[in-house]
Amino acid sequence: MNIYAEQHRTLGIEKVWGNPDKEISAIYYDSRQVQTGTLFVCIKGENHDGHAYIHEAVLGGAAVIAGDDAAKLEEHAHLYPDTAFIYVKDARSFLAAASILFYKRVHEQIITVGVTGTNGKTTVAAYVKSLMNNIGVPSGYIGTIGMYSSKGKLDFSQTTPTTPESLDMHTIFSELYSKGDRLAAIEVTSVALEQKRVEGIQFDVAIHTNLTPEHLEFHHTFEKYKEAKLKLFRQAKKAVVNIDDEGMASDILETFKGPLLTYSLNPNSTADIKAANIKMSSKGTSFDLIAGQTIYHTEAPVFGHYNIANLLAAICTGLHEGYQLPDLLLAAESIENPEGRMEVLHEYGNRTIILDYAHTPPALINLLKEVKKMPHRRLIVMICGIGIRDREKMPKMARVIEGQADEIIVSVDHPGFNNPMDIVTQVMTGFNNPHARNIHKAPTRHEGVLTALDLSSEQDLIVLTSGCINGAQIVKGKKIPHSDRAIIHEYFDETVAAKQIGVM
Ligand SMILES: CC(=O)N[C@H]1[C@@H](OP(=O)(O)OP(=O)(O)OC[C@H]2O[C@@H](n3ccc(=O)[nH]c3=O)[C@H](O)[C@@H]2O)O[C@H](CO)[C@@H](O)[C@@H]1O[C@H](C)C(=O)N[C@@H](C)C(=O)N[C@H](CCC(=O)O)C(=O)O
Ligand SMILES: Nc1ncnc2c1ncn2[C@@H]1O[C@H](COP(=O)(O)OP(=O)(O)OP(=O)(O)O)[C@@H](O)[C@H]1O
Repeated sequence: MNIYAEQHRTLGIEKVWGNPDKEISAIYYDSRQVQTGTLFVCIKGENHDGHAYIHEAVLGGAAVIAGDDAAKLEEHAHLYPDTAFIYVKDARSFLAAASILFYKRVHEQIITVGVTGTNGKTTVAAYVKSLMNNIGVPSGYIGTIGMYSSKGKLDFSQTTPTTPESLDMHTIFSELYSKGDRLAAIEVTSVALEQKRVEGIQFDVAIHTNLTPEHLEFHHTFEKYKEAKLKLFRQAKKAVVNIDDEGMASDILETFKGPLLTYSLNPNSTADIKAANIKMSSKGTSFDLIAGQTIYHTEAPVFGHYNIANLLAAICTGLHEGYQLPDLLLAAESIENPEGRMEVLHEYGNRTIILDYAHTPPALINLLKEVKKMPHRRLIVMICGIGIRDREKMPKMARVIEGQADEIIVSVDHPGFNNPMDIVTQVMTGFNNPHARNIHKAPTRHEGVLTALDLSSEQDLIVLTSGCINGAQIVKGKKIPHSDRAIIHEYFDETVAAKQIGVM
C-alpha cells in the first residue's frame, strides 16, 4: 500500500527526502528483517538506535525509511538518493499510525479489551477471552502467555514479555480477524503505554485490576507508573474498575467520562457487581454475585479470592458488551484458567504442587493467604529474584515469606546479565534471620524446583512462585528453554523408576 499518498497529513511527517509516494509491501522496525520494497522505521531503544541501521535497511531493500533524527536521515538521504526518507516528530507514534493504516484499521472490526494493573492482567485477559468465547463471541488473547485466537495458540514469536510493539499488535489483530475472531483481550502494560505500543487504538473496554509499585526500574516513581497506566483510560470508550483498589481506582472514577462498571469483593461496597460468601472447594470456588438487589449463586472452576475479583472484571466486560448476567454466569461455569496462574497439580507423588506467577510482594501475600486454606501437611515455598526486573522488590519478597512456610527456597528467574548468586544475595537481605535452617538457596530455577521437591513428602503443599515467562529463562540475552512442569514430571518419573528397581 502507499501510506504516504493516502495519509501523509495524519502521520506527523515534518520533512521528506526523495519520493516517498510509493507502494510498500511491509513495515519493519528491525533492520535485520527488512525485505525489498518495504518501510523501515528507526526506533531509539535502550540499547540501540535504529538510525544506526539505516545502511543495513537500505541493503535489505527498504524503499522508504522513517525516523525522528533529522540529521541522520538527511545524511543518509544524500548517500542513497533512490531511497525515500521521512522525518517524523516521533518514530514510535509514526510506527503505530503507519501500522494502523497498513492493516486498514482492522482493529476497529473487532472488540478491543485492554487490561491494565500491576497484578492480574494475564488472568483477567484470559478470563475475558474464555468467558466471551463461551458466550459465543470468538475471542483471542494477546499477552504474557503468548498470542491465542479462539482456535488455539498462534505461531508468533514474542519480541516483548507482554504487550507487543504496535506493528506486531496490528499484525496479530489482522490474523485474529482473518481467523474469524471478533474480540481481542489484550494485556496493556505501563511500559507499552509509555512506548506508544497501543497508540491510536480506541479500546472498546479498558479494565483496571489494581496498582502497587512495580517497574520502578523503568518509570522511576510510583506517580509516573500510575500516570502511564491511566493513559489507557484516556483511549477507551468504556471502563471496568476494581473499586477495592487504593492504587488508582479513584483516579479513574474521577476522570473517566464514558460508561463505567465497578466490581468489588466487599459486599458492603457501592460496586455494580460484588461477590460474597466466597467458598473454595477442590473443584473451584462458589460465591454469591450481588448485582443491585439480586443475588445469583455462582460456581466457577477458579481458585483464590483474587481470581473471583478477576472473574468479576471479565463479567463486567460481558455486561458492557450487552450480555445478561445469567448467561455470563453460565459461561463462567466452564471458564479456563491461564497457564501458571494458580495452576494446581494433584497428580505427582501424593503432593499438591501449585505453579503461580506471583512475583510482587502483594501478589505473594495474597497467594499465601489462599494456599494456606488448602489442606496440607507442610508448606514449601520457592520465591525468586528476577534479574531483568527492579531489585528493590527482591528483599521485600523475603520479608513477606519469612515465617510463613515450613521450607523456603530462594532462587532466580531470568538472571539476564547478572551473576545469579548476586540476585539470590539481594533477596536474602530481606530476611531478619537469613541463616535459618529452613531457608535454602538455589542458583537456578531448575535447582530451586528440585530442592523444593527433594524437601517434600506426601501430603505436602509445594508452591513454586514467580514463574518463567514464555517457557524460557533469559540468561545473558539468550532464551534457555525451561519448564517447571517438565522438571516435576521427570523428577517423579525418575523417583518412581528408582523405587521400582530398588535404588531408593
Ligand atoms: C525496555 C524495552 O521496552 N525494551 C524493548 C525494546 O528494546 P530496546 O529498547 O532495548 O531496543 P534496542 O535493542 O535498543 O533497539 C532499538 C531499535 O533498534 C532496532 N535494531 C536493533 C539492532 C539491529 O541490528 N537493528 C535494528 O534495527 C530494534 O529492532 C529496535 O527497533 O524494543 C525491543 C523490540 O521491540 C523489545 O524486544 C524490548 O523488550 C525487552 C525484551 C523487554 O524486556 N522489555 C520489557 C521492559 C517490557 O517491555 N516489559 C513490559 C512489561 C512486562 C510485564 O509487566 O508484564 C511489556 O509490555 O512486555
Ligand atoms: N487481582 C489480583 N490481585 C492481586 N494479586 C493477583 C490478582 N490476580 C492475580 N494475582 C497474583 O499475581 C500473579 C500474576 O498474575 P497475572 O499473571 O494474571 O498478573 P499480570 O498482571 O499479568 O502479571 P505481569 O505483569 O507480571 O505479566 C498471580 O499468579 C497471582 O499470584
